[in-house]
Amino acid sequence: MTDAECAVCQAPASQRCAKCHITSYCSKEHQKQHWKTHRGECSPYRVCQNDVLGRYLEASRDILPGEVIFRDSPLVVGPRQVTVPVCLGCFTPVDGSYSCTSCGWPLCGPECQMVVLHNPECQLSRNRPVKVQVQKFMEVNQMYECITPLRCLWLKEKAPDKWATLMQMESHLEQRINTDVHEVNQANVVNFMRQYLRVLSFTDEEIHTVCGIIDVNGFEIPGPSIIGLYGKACLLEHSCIPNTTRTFDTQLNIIVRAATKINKGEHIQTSYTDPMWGTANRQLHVRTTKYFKCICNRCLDPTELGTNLSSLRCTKCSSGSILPSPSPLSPDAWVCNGCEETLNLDEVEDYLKWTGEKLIALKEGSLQASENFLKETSKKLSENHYYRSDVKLALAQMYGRSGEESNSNIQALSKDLLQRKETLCREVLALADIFSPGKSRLRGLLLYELQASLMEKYRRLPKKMRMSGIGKNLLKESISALEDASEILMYESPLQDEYQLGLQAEDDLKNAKTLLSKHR
Ligand SMILES: C[S@@+](CC[C@H](N)C(=O)[O-])C[C@H]1O[C@@H](n2cnc3c(N)ncnc32)[C@H](O)[C@@H]1O
Repeated sequence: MTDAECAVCQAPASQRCAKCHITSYCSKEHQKQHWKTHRGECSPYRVCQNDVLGRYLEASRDILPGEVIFRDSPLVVGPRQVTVPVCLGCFTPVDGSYSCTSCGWPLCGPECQMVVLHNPECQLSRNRPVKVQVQKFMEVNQMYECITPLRCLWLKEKAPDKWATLMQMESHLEQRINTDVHEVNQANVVNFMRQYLRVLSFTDEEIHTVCGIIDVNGFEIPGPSIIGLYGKACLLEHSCIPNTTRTFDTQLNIIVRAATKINKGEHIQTSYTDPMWGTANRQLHVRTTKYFKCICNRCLDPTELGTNLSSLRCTKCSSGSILPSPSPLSPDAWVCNGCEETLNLDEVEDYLKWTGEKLIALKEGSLQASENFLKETSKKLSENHYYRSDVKLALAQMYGRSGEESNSNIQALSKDLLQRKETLCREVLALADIFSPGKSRLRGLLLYELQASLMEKYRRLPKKMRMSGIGKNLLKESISALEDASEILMYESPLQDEYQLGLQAEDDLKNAKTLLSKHR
């Protein structure tokens, strides 16, 4: 160890806390002396490294569900690569009615011109003889592809510590050379910086490296088109069943919490994909954007842990499931596990493409079209297929919430549709419990919808039955769902709709508890 300082006396330190591997000491005595203070702040993880994962995080003690593992402030935030023109101070879409008086990049108004976030591109665009001119609004604009790379490159001179942290991140530059993404970045980022902005102070390699770092390590922040790079959070490895959940506060800090209990020694993992995607889509995403092959138990099991999330139904024997064979990592053929009926990959892909297009064409908010989609796909897709589960999730959230009078609120739902909402919630929740377990946003949303159905069922019971075991059980299940839902949804930033739902869940919880107290 080199220039670490003792946390007690600031002398050169050669020993580290064995739990977090972060705080340093000059001697055993000072470590012992510091423990009372350090115990409360000793981080629950340590940074480790191996040949497959590179750097990763491991729990240095047991971590409880919901516990904050760390908060991390961004090294860089900027617009996502593919974006419509946005204000470079606050990221809201802009229409060109105001531009920075120094550089010409569009902003939403003079207050955003003062925002320090905008400094890098503002100063680096000033070599141009005339100001930047953005012309295409309301559609994706390639000029914005250079902004987040410029904000990274800016650190080289202005914040060398942050630049050093950035340069430790994985860029996978070697794998990217000669690929489409490299070619696009050469044209839209490297050449654009040189020819249009006249930024000449960085090498091609440096520019391509930061582009790789953004793609491999960037976190998409919910809301308008923002990507963030974080020095600690970038160390989280991928799992198709993550044990953490992440949220962002209003300052764009990332907060990583344990979703499930993480035992000492276990890896701390996030998901780079949506855990509700099927194996082929998850594999494609991590292979093409993060440059590795996931070989977790879920990816290696064609049934996706018995859920059949990616399977087709066999139309020949009608009891079997058609699954990729021999493994989802090399799916040449799909075979029925009941009668060995075989489909070739093209047939499967054609059907999935056709179904995927139907799903995209579903009009948002159309209950009947969504139910028809489920009916039409029930013969060929497994009950839990990811396309079907996606539609079921949307329906579970739509019933009793929007549209025609009979669906405008939960009280207006017919008995059958109220039951339908409950069934849909339970079906998707069973999958979320497996793939997005614990205190995940998905479970929070579903639990909120489930309790809404249960509480409405309770309200519809004749008065006598409400006081019976049936009524009590409905209330108890609602309370348990609301306890989890309110906690999970209030992890979100107050700017998110989920947080508002969390507040509602808190109120509903109080009311449900009051009702239950009348049973005693
Ligand atoms: C965001 S970085 C994670 C930190 C990185 N390991 C480092 O040392 O900086 C993502 C990269 O980590 C590696 N990685 C993460 N999860 C992995 C997994 N489940 N299997 C294999 N490699 C993984 C891949 O190289 C991936 O591109």
